[in-house]
Amino acid sequence: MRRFTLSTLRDYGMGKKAIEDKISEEAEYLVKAMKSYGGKPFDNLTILNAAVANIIISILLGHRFNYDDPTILRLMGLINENIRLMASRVIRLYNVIPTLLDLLPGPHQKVFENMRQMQNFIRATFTKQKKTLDVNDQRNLIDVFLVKQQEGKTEFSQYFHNDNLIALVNDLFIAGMETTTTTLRWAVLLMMKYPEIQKKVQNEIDNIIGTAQPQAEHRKKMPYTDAVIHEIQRFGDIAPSGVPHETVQDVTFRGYFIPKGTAVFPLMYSVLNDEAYFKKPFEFYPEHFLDAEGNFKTNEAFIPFSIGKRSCAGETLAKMELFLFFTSLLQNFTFQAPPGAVIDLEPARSATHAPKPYQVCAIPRI
Ligand code: HEM
Repeated sequence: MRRFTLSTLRDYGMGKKAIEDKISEEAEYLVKAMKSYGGKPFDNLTILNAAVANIIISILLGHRFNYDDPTILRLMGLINENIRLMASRVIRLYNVIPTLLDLLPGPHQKVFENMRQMQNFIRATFTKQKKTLDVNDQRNLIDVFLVKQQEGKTEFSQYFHNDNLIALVNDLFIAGMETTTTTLRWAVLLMMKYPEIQKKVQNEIDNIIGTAQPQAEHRKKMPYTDAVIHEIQRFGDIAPSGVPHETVQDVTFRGYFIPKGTAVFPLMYSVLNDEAYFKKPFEFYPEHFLDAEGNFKTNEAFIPFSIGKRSCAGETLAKMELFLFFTSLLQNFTFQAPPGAVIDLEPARSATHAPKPYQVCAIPRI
């Protein structure tokens, strides 16, 4: 499934001009939506969420939704509620002893109910798509999967069945939406908190991009902006305990014996805040990624997408989204806290390391 996912994401534009154009077009919708607030305070969660969701939706379903479309609002609502509920004590307990809580009411039942609704939406979508499926005109990832399924090769039947299609679309939807949205929410909050850093990014945008549409190729001429985006990801640390894995055989690692079947949590938090690699790990300090001459400097401890064979499948897409959305936003707006508001960098209680809900004023620049 991972190989299929990576190659289909690439076929539908990941890392290429096709998806770059999609993101640029979406950034224009996002800027327009932010302008509609006329500099007044608003919570950016829904529109950032919808803009980011539309990119993965374009690959999965082949279209976009308006930000007030009831379908996208419902799907985002289901996912966001689950991400919030997953951090609750009852769910943590459920993960340890599911049989005890299986029959009892509680937030875990709501999580399952939300998942069922998401799955029903995906099932209804591909059932409808099947009716107009054309092998010679595969419109999106679901079509590619359905074509493989209909080829009926024995080696495919083990993987290309409906349950896997539902799981794959569901996972890509969640992984493709929540992570990038949360990073962009940190980005806006951190720019509000550090106006002098925001100004430096805007100066670089003005010098290199001007009023043109930001493009991926601008990034290599923009070391400061690149460093700020890296630092947002490092400081934001949106998946501090990574994604759980399981050992498929007995392993001895640095003298520790880990038996087959053990759940392993790769603590990204410890790497992204390692003092041996980052001079001021608990501060927002873009210089972590700049050398003395102001050139962009990589850092091997920068691993927000994790590493290894199961590292993030959407890394290239996410990096392009972060650069194009971030530069489009700072090209068009200066972000400020509403008068009298305190900017709180303490995270919310959530399954990802996300900011608490906040209000922002997007003051138009051009
Ligand atoms: C800022 C944005 C993102 C961050 C920080 C991020 C981070 C991660 C992390 C830490 C993992 C776990 C890797 C591991 O277990 O070793 C992961 C897995 C994954 N991500 Fe992302 N991700 C981002 C965006 C995306 C996007 C846009 C997509 C959509 C295509 C995506 C798709 C996936 C998938 C499919 C996996 C599972 C890979 C596997 O198990 O083989 N991610 N991501």
